[in-house]
Amino acid sequence: MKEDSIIISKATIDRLPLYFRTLRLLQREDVEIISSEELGRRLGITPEQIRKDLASFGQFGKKGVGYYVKELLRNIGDILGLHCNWNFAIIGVGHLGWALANYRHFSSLGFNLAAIFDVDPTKIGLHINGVQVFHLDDMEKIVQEKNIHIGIIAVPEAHAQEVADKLVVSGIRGIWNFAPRKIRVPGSIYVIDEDLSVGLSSLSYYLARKVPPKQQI
Ligand SMILES: NC(=O)c1ccc[n+]([C@@H]2O[C@H](COP(=O)([O-])OP(=O)(O)OC[C@H]3O[C@@H](n4cnc5c(N)ncnc54)[C@H](O)[C@@H]3O)[C@@H](O)[C@H]2O)c1
Repeated sequence: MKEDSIIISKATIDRLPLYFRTLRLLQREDVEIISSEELGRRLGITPEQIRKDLASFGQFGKKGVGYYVKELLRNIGDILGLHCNWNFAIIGVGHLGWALANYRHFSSLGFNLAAIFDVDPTKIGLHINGVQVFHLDDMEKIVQEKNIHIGIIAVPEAHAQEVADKLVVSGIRGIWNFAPRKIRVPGSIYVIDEDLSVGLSSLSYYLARKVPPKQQI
């Protein structure tokens, strides 16, 4: 794989999980080989784009034959780092945090929910989906003990920065931030902001402007 020597666009990286998800489904359907045309049809992405994306990481598939599903799935999983079995923590176990803690699909991707943090005394000590809720004050100790690399922020907006600061001090390397505000972190920390209202507002745009569905990009 050659991804270390070139810069891969964010758009390409964002498509990799889609390829991964579709290849998993194909594997479940016992499909052994798939062409970029068929993969493209399933994903609504052009075969040229798929070939270009995958070529950024090395040579996959056989000309005139297609991609071996099992092999490509393993390769994309490795590119995504899913074999690392990352431990993650959820901070804030309210409506959103509760739902995320009970979402079983993360573990099938190799992500392990190792701890949950909150400040509400009625929640400390509870076990959700088999995982203990700790007080925020214990974060540094628990993050070290449980080798946690990723923190998911699911606290009210007003507390997001304070939680991010604690995550950084605790040694976390990546943050998935659901609070609707930009958090400030050192340059060495990766942050992905997730704002569910973006999807709904985009849908509103298409509905309000009566854009024909086929013209969506
Ligand atoms: N509910 C949703 O569908 C949804 C969707 C997208 C984004 N969000 C965002 O996610 C965040 C959480 O939303 P919610 O609806 O789950 O809120 P919520 O009020 O139901 O839960 C918040 C939880 O965070 C805890 N908390 C508060 N301050 C804390 C701190 N300093 N440290 C640790 N825990 C703390 C609270 O005790 C509570 O358990 C908000 O920023 C919200 O805007 C929510």
